[in-house]
Amino acid sequence: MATRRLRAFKRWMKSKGFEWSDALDFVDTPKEGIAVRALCQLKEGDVVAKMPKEACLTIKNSGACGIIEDAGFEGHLALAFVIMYERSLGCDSPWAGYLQLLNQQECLPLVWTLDEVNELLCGTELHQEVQEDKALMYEDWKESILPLLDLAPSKLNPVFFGIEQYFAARSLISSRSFEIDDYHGSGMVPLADLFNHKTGAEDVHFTATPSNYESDNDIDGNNSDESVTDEEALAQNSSIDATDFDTAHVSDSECSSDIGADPSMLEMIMIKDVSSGTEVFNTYGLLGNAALLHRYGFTEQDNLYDIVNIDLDLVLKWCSSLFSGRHGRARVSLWRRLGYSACGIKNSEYFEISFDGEPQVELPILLYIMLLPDKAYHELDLSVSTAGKRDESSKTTLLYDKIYPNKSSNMSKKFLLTNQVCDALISLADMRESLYGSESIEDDIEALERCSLVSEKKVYHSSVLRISERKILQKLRNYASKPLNKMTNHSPRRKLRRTTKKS
Ligand SMILES: C[S@@+](CC[C@H](N)C(=O)[O-])C[C@H]1O[C@@H](n2cnc3c(N)ncnc32)[C@H](O)[C@@H]1O
Repeated sequence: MATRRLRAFKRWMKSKGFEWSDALDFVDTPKEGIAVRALCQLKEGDVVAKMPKEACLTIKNSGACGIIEDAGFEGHLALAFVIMYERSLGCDSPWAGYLQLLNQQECLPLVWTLDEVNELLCGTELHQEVQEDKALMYEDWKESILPLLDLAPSKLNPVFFGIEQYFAARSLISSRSFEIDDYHGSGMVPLADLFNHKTGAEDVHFTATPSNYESDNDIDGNNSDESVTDEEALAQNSSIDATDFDTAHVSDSECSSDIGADPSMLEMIMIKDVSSGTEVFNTYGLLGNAALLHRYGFTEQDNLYDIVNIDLDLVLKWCSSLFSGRHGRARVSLWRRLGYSACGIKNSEYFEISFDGEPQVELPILLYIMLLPDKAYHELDLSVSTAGKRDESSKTTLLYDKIYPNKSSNMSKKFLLTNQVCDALISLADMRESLYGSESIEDDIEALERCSLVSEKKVYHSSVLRISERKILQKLRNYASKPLNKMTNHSPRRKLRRTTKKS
């Protein structure tokens, strides 16, 4: 359905030099927002849309560029300022035709109230992360944007630069921005941001050709912004290719005079055939539900990329229920000296449990070491100390000798998964599960069935997230409950990882 806002947007795009294939239908529904459909068959290699870089909403293109440079804003803080600034200009903004198409904000947990975050995300992978995001972004706003309002009250209308407006702009950046090139950095790319996501099954790719401009803020080409978190850097970037001219799709569609692609234009290229009448999807990356909800405000049922994490602190808590605190610390220390580590950074380390309930191998190894009888532990500790500066692999062999005394060549996990290690995994699954509160997974499933995706988006997606995490914990219990002799000797997806360095 071509709504008024879509018609106005199309007029705006025409006036700014956008080109798009007649075969694309932009559909606007009050319940689901905008989606892109194929009006006739689209072929792999078709360039279906071209967007001029100068029409993208970026720091360099915006009239706010001078204020931003004077204030020293960078990264997504600066881009959020751009969005607020252009919004404050109303119809006078060169992007008015684009901005009128966007919702005020995207319904990410970032813009939920703290009460909603605490109630709906309790126990999930997102709970702490969203609390931290909110606090950090509030600090950013208070330290950077608020003082500017006092300095330039005549230029900036505070109504458009408040904390709510800042969070709203950040939610749009998280869910819709693209990395354009070294000169522009990340920005809003009208039209490219109308395609919805499908995990691992995209039809269309966004391509950004290098710019002709020199980056004037970064002569060594390293345009990194320390304030940009991993989260931010990943916002839609995974759906973006820097076009390699040698391999760029050459389209045979009307829109495809693409040989020697124009560096001033961005393109959407079909990467597979799509039949008439179906939706054309982009992909925002191979993301689990926590990441999807965090960055884009939605989840997918049965998402193969889901994981749940078990914090190292929780493992230590479990250990201290059986042994002394000293025992736990000593065993972790030995595990580290053997070259193992968990994911994450110091003081916030965790172990991933994959969609099929399999723990990353460093976890059962740690549990195994925690459960070693004292005599075996002391022998291993002594051998590791004696090995001293020997290389890591020979130290690890010492552990393998303990775990696989007779089968050092067959390092199947089944030798690691002793009854005690399996019991520990089950206890850890129970402890992790208790973080969700007193409602059972069945309660959650019932609540999800009762809830409307349209009118109760927050409840719906947080329930899907909680249920998908709890199902993984169930699978972890099943994994740990299989009798050893029935354990399949499936090759671990992750090999024994000896990570002495963490990213
Ligand atoms: C880049 S925009 C895509 C266009 C958007 N539908 C619109 O109305 O403008 C990204 C947002 O679209 C929605 N979205 C994209 N893919 C989705 C999906 N598979 N399921 C539900 N919502 C999706 C989410 O709200 C997301 O934050």
